[in-house]
Amino acid sequence: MIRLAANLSMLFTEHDFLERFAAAADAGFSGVEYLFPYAYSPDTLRSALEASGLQQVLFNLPPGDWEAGERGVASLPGREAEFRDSVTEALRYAVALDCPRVHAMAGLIPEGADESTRQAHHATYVANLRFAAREAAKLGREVLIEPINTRDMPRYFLSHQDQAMAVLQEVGEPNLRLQFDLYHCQIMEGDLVRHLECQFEHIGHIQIAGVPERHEPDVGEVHYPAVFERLKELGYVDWVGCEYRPAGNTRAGLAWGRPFGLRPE
Ligand SMILES: O=C(O)[C@@H](O)C(=O)CO
Ligand SMILES: [Mg+2]
Repeated sequence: MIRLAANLSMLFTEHDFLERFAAAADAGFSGVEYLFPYAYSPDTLRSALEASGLQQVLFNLPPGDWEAGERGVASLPGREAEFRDSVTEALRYAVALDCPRVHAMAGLIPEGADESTRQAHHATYVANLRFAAREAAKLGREVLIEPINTRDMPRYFLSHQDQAMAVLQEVGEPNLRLQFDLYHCQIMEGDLVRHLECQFEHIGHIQIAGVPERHEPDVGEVHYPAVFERLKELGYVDWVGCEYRPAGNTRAGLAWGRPFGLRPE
């Protein structure tokens, strides 16, 4: 049986951030993920997890200057020292929050990047990810990479599943795994079930949302019951992150999750 994690960067935004933990637990979630923990101390977040009985299942490395539009630094030539510091900081939180995996965002390529610029990003990405995976392995953690659609995030360096598979293979560290976000894959490539099958052994985390509006998974063009059925047949028993923007009230929109124990009311 899959386990559902509430993405607290998107769900329960009716509440202040620290109150979202209790709201998620009350609605039947057993885990949480969110973009970044760094605005709070590990102690504060650990208290919120303990009080609500939730597991922390994922968060991202520091992404560079998010407010200025940066979306990770893992593939950015010249930012290697910052990347290494971000690995150290993320792993400090991962240990404190007992979180088994962290996501390293790739970053953006320059407008009109030519082939040699792309190759420089690729080489930096591979070297940085190898470093991150080896550091994470010392602490028993995984590092994830996630192809993101270039409509929502133009110029994001990692946008296709094949590209992610090639990077995983080249880095060659067993704890570097795929964050398979079905929303992004549907927008860029479709063919969700075949992608899941082909990449199954490399998947470290799954995220879902309706397409194209990124609302609840029962709104839009993806028939998630079929996807969940195939995941069950494949033997997926790990976390699925609910990373969508509720069309209305978060709790009222949870009817799709009743088979997994979510409580809309
Ligand atoms: O899909 C997403 O947007 C997230 O999983 C993420 O980490 C980057 O925004
Ligand atoms: Mg995602």
